[in-house]
Amino acid sequence: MPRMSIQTFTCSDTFTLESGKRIENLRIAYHTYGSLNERKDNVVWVCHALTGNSDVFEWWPGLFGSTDFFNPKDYFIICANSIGSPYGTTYPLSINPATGQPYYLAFPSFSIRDVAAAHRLLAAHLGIEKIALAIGGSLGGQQVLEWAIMDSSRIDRLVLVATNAIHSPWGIAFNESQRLAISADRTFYANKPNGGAKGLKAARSMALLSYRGYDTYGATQLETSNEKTDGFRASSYQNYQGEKLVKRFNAYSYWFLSKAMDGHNIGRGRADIRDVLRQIKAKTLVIGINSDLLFPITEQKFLTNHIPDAVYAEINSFYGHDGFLIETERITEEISRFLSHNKATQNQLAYQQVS
Ligand SMILES: CC(=O)SCCNC(=O)CCNC(=O)[C@H](O)C(C)(C)COP(=O)(O)OP(=O)(O)OC[C@H]1O[C@@H](n2cnc3c(N)ncnc32)[C@H](O)[C@@H]1OP(=O)(O)O
Ligand SMILES: N[C@@H](CCO)C(=O)O
Repeated sequence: MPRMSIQTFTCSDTFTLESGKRIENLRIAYHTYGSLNERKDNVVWVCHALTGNSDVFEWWPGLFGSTDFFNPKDYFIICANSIGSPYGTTYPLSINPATGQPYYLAFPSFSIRDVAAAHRLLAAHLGIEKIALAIGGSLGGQQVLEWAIMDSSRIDRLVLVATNAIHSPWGIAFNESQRLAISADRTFYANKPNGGAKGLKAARSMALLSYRGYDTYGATQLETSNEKTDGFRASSYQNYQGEKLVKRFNAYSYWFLSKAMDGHNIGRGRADIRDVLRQIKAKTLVIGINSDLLFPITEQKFLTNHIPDAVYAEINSFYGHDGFLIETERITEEISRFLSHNKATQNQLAYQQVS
């Protein structure tokens, strides 16, 4: 089965953002794995989180892969890179056609709805009418939720992992603190590709604290000697993780993507959030991770209580929010149960109709 390398689609029309600002010739990078079946009912659309990319086989192994639950033999898997992300889609270091220079801080602010609108455009370009299942965790889950509201008849099933209907004051405070670190690095305003690199390193170090927890650090970074007064493993880990992100990301993308996360609110310009959730037609599985500090399970229970056809599953993990990327065995079990339950219900309905 074909595993395609990265592909791009360039939008020939002007892409108008929720804010009214525009992006000319929006380029969307994406990966596909497998192919559309004859019944056209095997599309799985994945949305990535804050620092992810369109190669879902790379960042969600154990759930997506040639021998995993979502594999190219059974499914036509599509994952698109978000607006603003540095993995191939138009982003702050792309050339602004109005100036002939990279945008940097002049990049237009975009929202999660804009990212979902870009997914819709790509789906139209690929001739995808029906999505059998759309899945995302964290910021990816926010996109999937928005898409299911904007386009309620296109998506049959949703899997929302460690995500929410509105970004919380707590989540915004984390993001703002990270942006404070970025903006305290004056090189951020130099408009250079590595501008704000030291700030980004500090931001990732802060973000890690919200992605993991006391127990995760205790299990992986505990000292074995009583003698140390400096040079702790946990310090080295924070530095390493910050530098690791700096090597593959940039401060400008991080700034705009984190702002999009802050603005996530499915009620904006619509109605009460509970009423908006009630509009979702897709059969939905909501997964929460019991140790998630950033997107606590109260947020997933809220989604489940207000999406009409939703079930909730909770994963017991000590990884915190990052558990959505790591606990693939448990997530696979829950998705498998969700899909077989739905199949059983369908068969039951078909039987009732003919009998
Ligand atoms: C699979 C990918 O990462 S694809 C890259 C794109 N990334 C994404 O799409 C984002 C989603 N992925 C992620 O956020 C992360 O990869 C996660 C959450 C899935 C896993 O995080 P990781 O950083 O790989 O795992 P973990 O927190 O256990 O850290 C392990 C790393 O820290 C290093 N490390 C651990 N303890 C220490 C320490 N005390 N001092 C220095 N380094 C340390 C390890 O050597 C290892 O290094 P490596 O990544 O170079 O192999
Ligand atoms: N580790 C994830 C967390 C954000 O949900 C990322 O870097 O994208």
